[in-house]
Amino acid sequence: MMLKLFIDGAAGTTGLEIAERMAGRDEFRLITLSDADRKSVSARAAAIQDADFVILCLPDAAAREAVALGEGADTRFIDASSAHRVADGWTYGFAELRKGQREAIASARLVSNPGCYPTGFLALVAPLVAEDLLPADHGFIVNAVSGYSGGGKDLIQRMQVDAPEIGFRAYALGLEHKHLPEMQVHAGLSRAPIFAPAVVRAFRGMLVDVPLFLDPELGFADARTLHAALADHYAGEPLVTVAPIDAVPGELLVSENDPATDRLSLYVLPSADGSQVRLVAMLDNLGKGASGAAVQNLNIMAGLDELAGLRS
Ligand SMILES: NC(=O)C1=CN([C@@H]2O[C@H](COP(=O)(O)OP(=O)(O)OC[C@H]3O[C@@H](n4cnc5c(N)ncnc54)[C@H](OP(=O)(O)O)[C@@H]3O)[C@@H](O)[C@H]2O)C=CC1
Ligand SMILES: CC(=O)N[C@@H](CCC(=O)OP(=O)(O)O)C(=O)O
Repeated sequence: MMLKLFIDGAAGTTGLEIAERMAGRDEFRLITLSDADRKSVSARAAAIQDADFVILCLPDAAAREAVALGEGADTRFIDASSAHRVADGWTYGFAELRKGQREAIASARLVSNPGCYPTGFLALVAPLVAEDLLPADHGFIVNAVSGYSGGGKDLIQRMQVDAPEIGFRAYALGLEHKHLPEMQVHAGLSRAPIFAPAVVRAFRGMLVDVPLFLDPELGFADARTLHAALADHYAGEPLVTVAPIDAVPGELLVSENDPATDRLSLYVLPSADGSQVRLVAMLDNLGKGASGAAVQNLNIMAGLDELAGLRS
């Protein structure tokens, strides 16, 4: 049976990359709206009611509206926005994060995609907190850089056209960011991290860097134990790689025209004396950080090959 898929927000950055990954997928028939209709509430409502699956690639308010437009139908949703990431009734769409999560996604009607930065942070920290190898009451600091496509059409326009002189943009300087609740809740932390994100002059790509002092008296395990736990947690996961601890790279690069990838690479980078470590995640904000994750969740929910359409 062919499944009907509607991408609400299909003309946006995340929506377009999802459509690229769905090209040639004959298990699905894409419901499309004309440019004149793509923001029409009645046209969207009809598409949502008709679809088996809807992927929301919209601002938060429009994503909430879309879910309401599906009321009464059996339509299953994957929301790429941050509207439902800690909301009751929604399943967090990060299959690798904990045991049983993949199965929960498979049977859920409402799945929220993780944010791009939280994907990196949670991949590193959540399994280690869950195993009591990092203290849940620690004040984590998260330094991160993102390609500018992370800010959608508006930031792409600014970086490519309006302000091509910008090379590096630190932001969220008021220490507030919509990803903080998600990082805190899904890592099981007693307080929100300090989050210091920035944008660099590259279309896609992302580094999320969590530096730590490894004080055993404060509940921190040593770097080799942290690395072994992450390697064990992600063993057999096709999209997540934990780099060997003894092969520390000299540098990690985000380049202007990196190709798309749906992979997530994790690094445990200890100091020579073992007293400090940097936990670093490298991903594509539009890959495992958005569109790739949405397609992975769709595949899981539809009971199909989880990696179909993904970029390795
Ligand atoms: N870009 C990224 O790396 C990531 C994005 N996300 C999330 O995904 C969502 C989409 O982001 P992104 O693709 O970057 O954003 P874009 O701004 O590139 O795309 C959003 C699209 O939604 C359309 N839109 C806005 N309001 C409505 C509405 N009421 N009805 C129908 N369509 C509407 C916009 O129309 P128009 O073209 O006219 O502006 C645009 O095409 C956001 O919630 C974002 O936070 C999540 C993870 C990563
Ligand atoms: C570079 C940039 O602006 N990034 C966005 C986050 C992109 C993303 O992850 O979208 P969600 O917020 O839906 O998760 C930001 O910091 O707001």
